[in-house]
Amino acid sequence: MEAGGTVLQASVHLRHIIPLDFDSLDYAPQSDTPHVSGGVESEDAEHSLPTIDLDSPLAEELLVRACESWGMFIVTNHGIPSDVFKGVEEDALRFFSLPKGGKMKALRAPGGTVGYGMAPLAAILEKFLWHEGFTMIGSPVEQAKQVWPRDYMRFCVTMEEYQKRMKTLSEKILGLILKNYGGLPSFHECGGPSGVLQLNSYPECPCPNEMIGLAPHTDTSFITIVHQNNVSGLQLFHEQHGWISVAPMTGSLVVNVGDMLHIMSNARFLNALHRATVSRMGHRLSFAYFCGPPADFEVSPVVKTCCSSGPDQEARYRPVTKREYKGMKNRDLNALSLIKITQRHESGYKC
Ligand SMILES: C=C1C[C@]23C[C@@]1(O)CC[C@H]2[C@@]12CCC[C@@](C)(C(=O)O1)[C@H]2[C@@H]3C(=O)O
Ligand SMILES: O=C(O)CCC(=O)C(=O)O
Ligand SMILES: [Fe+2]
Repeated sequence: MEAGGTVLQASVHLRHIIPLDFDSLDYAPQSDTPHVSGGVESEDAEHSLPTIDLDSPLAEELLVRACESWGMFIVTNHGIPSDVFKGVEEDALRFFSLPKGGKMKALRAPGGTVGYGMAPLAAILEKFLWHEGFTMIGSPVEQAKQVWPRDYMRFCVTMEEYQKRMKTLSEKILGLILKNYGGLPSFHECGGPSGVLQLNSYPECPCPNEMIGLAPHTDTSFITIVHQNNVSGLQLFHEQHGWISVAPMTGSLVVNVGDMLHIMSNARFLNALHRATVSRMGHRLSFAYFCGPPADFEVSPVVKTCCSSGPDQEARYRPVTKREYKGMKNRDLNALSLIKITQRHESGYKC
């Protein structure tokens, strides 16, 4: 009985990990949230998403303002040469173009983080995502060896180099955003910020209006840095503008605020609600680098300690570690509501 239960549980988990068979045209499973619903695209608003030159003396001020009013922005002059992106695109495509059986050799284990599979959020949606991903933390050597037993090093070198670049860039951007909060937290004995790289692939879709690549979500990170190939799909939800498209722009990167920075800023910075739509016009690739706190570092709202009281002097969320928060989010995408402080807390969480 117990063994049967375990088998059943494992197959239920695998259903949410194994991506669709994109080449099979026998079926057109609907996604949970077709992209045509839930808002209109605004051409004007697309141009309003702030573009910030990281070399500008105004960068710090503009970054803070963008975090407050958009939760997402575009950065230029980030210092990463275009051939680095070209290299990752080539190797990502080399992987995603393999027959399904080849990719399955790198399948993410149930409950695991790294490897090939549908985005983890699929586990709490009823229907499928038109998405496949490859997640890595540092070297992907274990998975690459399974996929290319004789030629695994090239993929590893490319991905490790990209993560190094993203780590430096994300810490620079986060350091600027948090300057007013005393800079990047030291994370005590927990080590530095944690980095996760997610390669996203959205193959050409025969029925793009029926499917979604990634359903609306916020990221758990402090910040996420996204590179997109030349196929559009990323959309941001903005209270005033609805869903707006964030088209790829050569030489620029998209950065969004995640839940951890939203909590730490006591809701001053918006955690961007975003999604990825799919297209009939080409195979879309995106690379998302999630920069977050170490799993066991307690993130708490930084609240100003001054005599006057008011909404900004009261913590809006209770302290939480990323590990605990992700556990909650695996069951409920709206995990923020579970740590929200609804009543005035007498002692407050002040720093
Ligand atoms: C570090 C991570 C963040 C992420 C879960 C993951 O372990 C790797 C994939 C990430 C991603 C990408 C798509 C949306 C998202 C909600 C998901 O299901 O997988 C995020 C996760 C997150 O930010 O919590
Ligand atoms: O594909 C994209 O542009 C978005 C990817 C994303 O939101 C994610 O990986 O969390
Ligand atoms: Fe995301």
